[in-house]
Amino acid sequence: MPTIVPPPAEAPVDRSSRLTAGVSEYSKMGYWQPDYVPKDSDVLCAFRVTPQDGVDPVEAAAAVAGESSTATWTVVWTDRLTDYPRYQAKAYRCEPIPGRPGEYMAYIAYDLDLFEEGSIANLTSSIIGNVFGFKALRALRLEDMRIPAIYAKTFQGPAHGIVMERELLNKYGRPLLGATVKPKLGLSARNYGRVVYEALKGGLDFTKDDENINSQPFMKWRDRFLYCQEAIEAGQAASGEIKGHYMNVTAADMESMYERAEFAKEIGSVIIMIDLTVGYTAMQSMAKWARRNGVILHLHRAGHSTFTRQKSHGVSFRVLAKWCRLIGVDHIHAGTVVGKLEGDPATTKGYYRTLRENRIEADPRIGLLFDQDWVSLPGCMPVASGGIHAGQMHQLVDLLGEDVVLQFGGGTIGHPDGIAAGATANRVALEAMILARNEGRDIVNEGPEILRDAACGCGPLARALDIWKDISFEYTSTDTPDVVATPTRA
Ligand SMILES: O=C(COP(=O)(O)O)[C@H](O)[C@H](O)COP(=O)(O)O
Ligand SMILES: [Mg+2]
Repeated sequence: MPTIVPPPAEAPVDRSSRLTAGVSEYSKMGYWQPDYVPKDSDVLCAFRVTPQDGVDPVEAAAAVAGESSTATWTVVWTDRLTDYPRYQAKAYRCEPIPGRPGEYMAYIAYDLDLFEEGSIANLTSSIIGNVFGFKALRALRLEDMRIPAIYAKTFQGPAHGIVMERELLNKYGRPLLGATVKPKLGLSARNYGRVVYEALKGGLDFTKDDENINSQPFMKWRDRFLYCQEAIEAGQAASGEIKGHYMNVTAADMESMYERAEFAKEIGSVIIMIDLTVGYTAMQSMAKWARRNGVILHLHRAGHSTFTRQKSHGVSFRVLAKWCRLIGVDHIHAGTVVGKLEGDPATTKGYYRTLRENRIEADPRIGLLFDQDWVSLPGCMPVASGGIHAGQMHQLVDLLGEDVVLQFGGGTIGHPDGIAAGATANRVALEAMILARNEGRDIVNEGPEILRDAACGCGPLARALDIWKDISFEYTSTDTPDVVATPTRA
């Protein structure tokens, strides 16, 4: 094999500047191009960059572009064996973020050829690969991403999507209702099935395994699935409606996940569930399985807050939501605003829009920094879960709309008159609110009155309103949109 040798130097090299270690060289290597006009096919990213003291923000932006594409810390002569001007990511804009001293929004464009078609593992290994550990930065956060239409088309997208899910369930015109079985851990399979039956019979559409229910000594997965399916069938017979339980097939390896999913399908389950902790590739495999097998796929975003929640470092959930829509899950937890978990109203609105709509315009007021065209990839059903109850129904319908699953775990199973009563309270509250909305009433202001009126004919709702009336979670959000200009529209 011939030996590759470096080409002769074309001109005397200023070694003092080219080989100075550290971040100051990336902009000179071509990773800062303020005149660059992004192409329609480019992947675009907006990064919140917090440089270390003394590091120029433009150099920091260029370093992020470099380390997330082709560069290393010094010039390598092998660049000249490649079409590197094309493969280099280009930081094309870098601006201070108002009200956030020391933080800058850096916009970076990546040529599509840097990414393998249809692979979130590959995309993320570039964009968030090693760059988040870069010493010259104090913190780094991926705030938003524009997935070019041509690249989106290389992904399957949601196995069924919102429209098809409603057709499979034959349920229209209102949010779907669910409940996470509680306590999270410790119930035997038969008792677990009893909870599912009560909740479905009482009026919910779905029940759900919690994120950490897999196959523990107190309840093995096969036993749980069988008792849940028995409960589903009894709940369907009692109500005349299609019902489901998200059977969590999360396991240590793909073989076990496929085995559990196949079994769930074989016994008649319409939906299965996975946790984010299984990883992107496993999620994509399960999305393909779900489409092949006609089973709806629910994703619990277990673990996401470890990297999505802090404003200055990590990956925004709006980006994770985009990845998950490409990956192809049908459901994804996306926040409640009013419940027990993080969720600023404006930021959450941006997530919901990202998941449900087909063409989305940039709107920094809700955290969306780029236009996004999903080119008819099916919509992904957002799931609102975490500390919600019937007394908040007007707020939930107003904030989250119709294409959403509202999940009340404690808010069903904690009802003093029992699980079926908890489910009935939620169903009656929802239907009363949808009716009022359809009649043109102002549900935000009249909501409490609408609920009180509905409770006159529904004892379980009256009890729910009474017991949970003072429960709310008023804390400052950690993740709110920034006042930044809309970047060049795609
Ligand atoms: O168990 C619950 C909710 O239980 P409950 O209804 O009893 O509060 C879910 O795991 C979280 O809501 C997930 O959070 P998120 O949806 O934000 O990912
Ligand atoms: Mg949970």
